[in-house]
Amino acid sequence: MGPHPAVAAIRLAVRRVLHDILNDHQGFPAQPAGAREDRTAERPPSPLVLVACSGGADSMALASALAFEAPKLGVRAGGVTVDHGLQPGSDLRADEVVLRLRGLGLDPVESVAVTVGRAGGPEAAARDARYAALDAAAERHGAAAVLLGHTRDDQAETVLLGLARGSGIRSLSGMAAVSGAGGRYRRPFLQLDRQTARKACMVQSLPVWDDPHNADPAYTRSRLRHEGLPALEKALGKGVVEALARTAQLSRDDADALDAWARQAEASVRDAAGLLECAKLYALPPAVRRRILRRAAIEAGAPAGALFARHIEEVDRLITGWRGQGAINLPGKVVAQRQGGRLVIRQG
Ligand SMILES: Nc1ncnc2c1ncn2[C@@H]1O[C@H](COP(=O)(O)OP(=O)(O)OP(=O)(O)O)[C@@H](O)[C@H]1O
Repeated sequence: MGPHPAVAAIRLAVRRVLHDILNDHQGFPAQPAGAREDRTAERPPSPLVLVACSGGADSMALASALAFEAPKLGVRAGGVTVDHGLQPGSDLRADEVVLRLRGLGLDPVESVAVTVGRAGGPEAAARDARYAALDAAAERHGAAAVLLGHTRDDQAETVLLGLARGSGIRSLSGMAAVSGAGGRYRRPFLQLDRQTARKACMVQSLPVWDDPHNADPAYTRSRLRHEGLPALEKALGKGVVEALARTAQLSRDDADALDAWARQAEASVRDAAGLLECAKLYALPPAVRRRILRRAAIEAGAPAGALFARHIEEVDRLITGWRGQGAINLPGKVVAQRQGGRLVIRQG
């Protein structure tokens, strides 16, 4: 008898990603089980893949699937859990997660304690600290990839958060299946629903830890998870999560295409001195033009995170609604002004 369908689903998702990782790292050809003994000294060492595990159902399911699939492909599998130090006893919980990961056969496994700052709010600060710790762990161990347990439900939440921000299709495109330095982060469960991950843990008798933050209404994502999405499903039907996740993929493809178009168009709208020519910018589709303006503002020193759609709209009006208006102040002390048919964006 084969494994439970939920277990088969999580294993398949991880197997596909391991194949991608092996393909991307040409020096690491897939090796069938048993072939490792024949390895000669010149052969590259088998790659290490780490799972980032909170001890929650999604990442425990991920860890179990990695532990099962990795040896079959000649991949070493390890794990990292990050102790954010935000609740009393979080260090003990992290130790517990380490034991559970070792129990699955992962090696190396470590717990990393971080100090969470305040920048950008509690969720963003915890995320920044976590990714910094995961990056450092990946470097330290020379890992080929780090797996994250984000599911289709997480993706749907991310799309809704982007929609509420209202800053274009890039923010609707959610999380990428591959991201980070050199494509380090992989999200094998982006097409899988949270219920499947939870079920897979249950049928494998894997204990899971439910992060109290996930149910804390003080957090935007938690409100969305427990109130927003259920209300949407009630009003619009069960397919909402799947549709939002599909929207993310389609938006990502569109945003990538427009970014590429803007990069190509940029050269053609600059004069010999490298200044942006207003008439040529005017002729471009707004989506392409605004991307060029945004890139120019960032190049001049405006911090990307502080540059909002309304800033770019104002700069755009120097092109499309020109009536002799003065210079526009942007974040990072960057100033945009129109001079003799040219758009000058510089710090000063
Ligand atoms: N403390 C942590 N240590 C290591 N990795 C983490 C930690 N917290 C989150 N992650 C990674 O980020 C992913 C997304 O975490 P997040 O808390 O946003 O979602 P989640 O749905 O609660 O996931 P999980 O059920 O695995 O906790 C996790 O699946 C895991 O891979």
